[in-house]
Amino acid sequence: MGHVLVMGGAPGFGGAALLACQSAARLGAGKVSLATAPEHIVASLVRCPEVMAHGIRGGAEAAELPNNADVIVVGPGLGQAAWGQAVLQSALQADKPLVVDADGLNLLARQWPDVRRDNWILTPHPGEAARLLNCSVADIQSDRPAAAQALQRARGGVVILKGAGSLIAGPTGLVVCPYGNPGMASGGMGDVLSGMLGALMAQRGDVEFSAWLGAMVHALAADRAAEEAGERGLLASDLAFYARKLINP
Ligand SMILES: NC(=O)C1=CN([C@@H]2O[C@H](COP(=O)(O)OP(=O)(O)OC[C@H]3O[C@@H](n4cnc5c(N)ncnc54)[C@H](OP(=O)(O)O)[C@@H]3O)[C@@H](O)[C@H]2O)[C@@H](O)CC1
Ligand SMILES: Nc1ncnc2c1ncn2[C@@H]1O[C@H](COP(=O)(O)OP(=O)(O)O)[C@@H](O)[C@H]1O
Repeated sequence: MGHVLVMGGAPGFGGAALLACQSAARLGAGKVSLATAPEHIVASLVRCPEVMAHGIRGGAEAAELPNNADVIVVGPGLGQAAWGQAVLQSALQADKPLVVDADGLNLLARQWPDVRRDNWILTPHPGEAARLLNCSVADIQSDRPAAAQALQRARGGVVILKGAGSLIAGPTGLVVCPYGNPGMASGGMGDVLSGMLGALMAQRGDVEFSAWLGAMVHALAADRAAEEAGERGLLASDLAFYARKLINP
């Protein structure tokens, strides 16, 4: 149910956006579209033909796609160059619920310092949170609850401050995710979370509940995967199977 549009995958980072698409599809999004650099289209279709992949050369092409989506996930592999800026601008202009991750957050910090929304989930790791709050990573880590709540107050919506014991800060308060393991420190794990959040928002609508549920399912799926085959060598794409089982009890 629901149509998720993933916007990302600058040259060299195509995998990040595709991981987000696959996890959105596995978490029950009825339709998943991908707006990515044209060079990633063939690989995307081979890997995941269920996803409708659109090659985007620049801002004008990116502007049309958000109209058909229920939720936009922007940031995985976005890069911070002109292409990524134009794509993020299109996502922000559309009046749609958003998940902003990775370079989407870095660009928000750099170029949209005052934008706040109620209908978005921001998913910073400590490095991205430090950029958004204009402080050091040590500052963030020394009081993670305060950092998550400060970011939520400044930017609105819901903030998931990732890491061991991810924190979900929303309008009604702060929740700690008790799941997850060190095997998750591998490339693409955050991209998978952003796709899951997009799918849950497209189905549930409620921003805070989707953030809470997505963070829990993501981390618990990683725990189930690690129980079966160990933490070392855990891949981001391994999570989809376990996450799907968790949401189909
Ligand atoms: N297959 C693909 O296509 C993949 C593509 N990907 C895409 O690549 C893009 C760039 O992502 P990235 O990981 O290269 O840069 P980013 O995370 O901004 O790090 C920059 C600096 O931040 C810091 N930092 C990082 N993590 C931290 C932490 N937990 N806690 C504290 N600090 C932390 C760290 O600083 P350091 O620790 O080195 O001092 C680092 O040097 C992005 O769009 C992403 O989606 C990836 O998802 C992988 C799979
Ligand atoms: N030691 C850990 N315990 C629990 N979760 C972790 C741990 N290390 C990483 N994670 C989780 O893995 C994910 C990593 O995301 P991120 O830092 O954005 O990486 P990437 O950019 O490679 O996708 C986050 O959801 C984070 O909470």
